[in-house]
Amino acid sequence: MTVTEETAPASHYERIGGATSVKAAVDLFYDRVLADPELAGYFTDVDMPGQRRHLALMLTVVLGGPNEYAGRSLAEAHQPLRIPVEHYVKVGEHLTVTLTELGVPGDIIADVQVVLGQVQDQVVASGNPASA
Ligand code: HEM
Repeated sequence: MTVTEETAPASHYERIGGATSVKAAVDLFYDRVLADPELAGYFTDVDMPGQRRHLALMLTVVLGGPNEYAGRSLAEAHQPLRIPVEHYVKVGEHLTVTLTELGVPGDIIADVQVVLGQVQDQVVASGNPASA
């Protein structure tokens, strides 16, 4: 049997309610990230729709949703920002808290954390020029 959209198992993205739920999560996640004084600075030069777009794309990617993203690679977008692992972890925590508050099932949250681990090397700054 051919695997089609009907026979393939639902992605986490579909299980939590697709684009509408991602939008709700983005609003909460956005508030949390920007209220965090250690993280808000990364976004001051990014336009407001750009910030929401960033968070929506991020959530869709980590939830296994449709990959409609045609922008720069994660490494290209983030390596110039010199993001330390501590800040990466904080963003991940804000995401976990947001999903928990929205009642997202624990198995989905566990998988989100796996994906966060998989893309960490692309987002977090490689090397440590500050101490070089
Ligand atoms: C799983 C983790 C992450 C994913 C999947 C992700 C995804 C993305 C995507 C798709 C873009 C758009 C790139 C473009 O438009 O070319 C972007 C940009 C950006 N991300 Fe992330 N991101 C992640 C983590 C982070 C973290 C931890 C921070 C900061 C602490 C961050 C800050 C930014 C900023 C400031 C931009 C805008 C860069 C610019 O316009 O030059 N991201 N991210």
